[in-house]
Amino acid sequence: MLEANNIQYLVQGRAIVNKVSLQLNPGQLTAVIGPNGAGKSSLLKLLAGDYKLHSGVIKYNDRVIQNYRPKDLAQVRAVMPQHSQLTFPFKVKEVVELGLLSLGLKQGEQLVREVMMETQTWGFKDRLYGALSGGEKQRVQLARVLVQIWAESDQPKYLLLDEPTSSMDIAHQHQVLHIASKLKNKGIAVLAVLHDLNMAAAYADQVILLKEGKVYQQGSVAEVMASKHLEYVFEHPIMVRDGFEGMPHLIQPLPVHHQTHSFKIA
Ligand SMILES: Nc1ncnc2c1ncn2[C@@H]1O[C@H](COP(=O)(O)OP(=O)(O)OP(=O)(O)O)[C@@H](O)[C@H]1O
Repeated sequence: MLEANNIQYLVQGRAIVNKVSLQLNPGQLTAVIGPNGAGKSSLLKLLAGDYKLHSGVIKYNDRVIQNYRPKDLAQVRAVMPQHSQLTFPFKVKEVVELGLLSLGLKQGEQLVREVMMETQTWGFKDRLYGALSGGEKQRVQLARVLVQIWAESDQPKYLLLDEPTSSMDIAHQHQVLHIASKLKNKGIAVLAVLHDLNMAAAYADQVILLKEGKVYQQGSVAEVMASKHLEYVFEHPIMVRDGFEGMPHLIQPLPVHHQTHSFKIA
């Protein structure tokens, strides 16, 4: 289990992540949602170990994150950041192979091929990464981080994704979240920062709704993605309906002129 207890991250005295506690369980997909600036990416970076905690504790599989060497942490958790810069003219397959380096491996042809097939990137493996579309690049980056945690293991692993589908068409958005769902069967816990509320509703087992660095609501889709919670946090009219045949809710943000009431809780 990944466990965060009362974690805080301060910038110039301001709590960007404010006493957040959460658990990521193997076989679960957790969506982190919330408005711009709510602290979603900062929370993910704290969990990844990229930001230094001001206070609180993060444990991966009962071991405090500071006690992991970088190479050991890389075997337990993989991180796909919002933006990945590459200045060298790498080919697509070479970018995916970078995932092997973080494991200290020099070769892994079969592994690389498997994740590239899964992410539908094998078909353009010899193209230059820099020439790909935004959505194609995201799939390549996903393949790169999947390499890290793809192999079977006796310890739970974690995949942290920061807006992994932001540049993707609808089919590829679903494909990525479908891949993330399949990882659950491998005993991997997935955390994804998502802006698309419908995608979060469709795939998440647990939803964390952030507002101003704090957890406003945390729980199942049905518990968290209620109109009153979403409207309050996003300060925007949002209609929530039951979906088709047991499908999760349909979240319908309404145009601003439909706003009929204030979203501040009295
Ligand atoms: N290193 C930093 N220095 C100063 N301010 C920062 C730093 N990192 C984050 N912030 C601020 O903290 C707040 C939360 O940022 P964060 O990127 O975590 O939000 P977010 O919820 O991921 O937003 P978005 O949806 O726009 O990606 C923002 O107000 C941001 O400007």
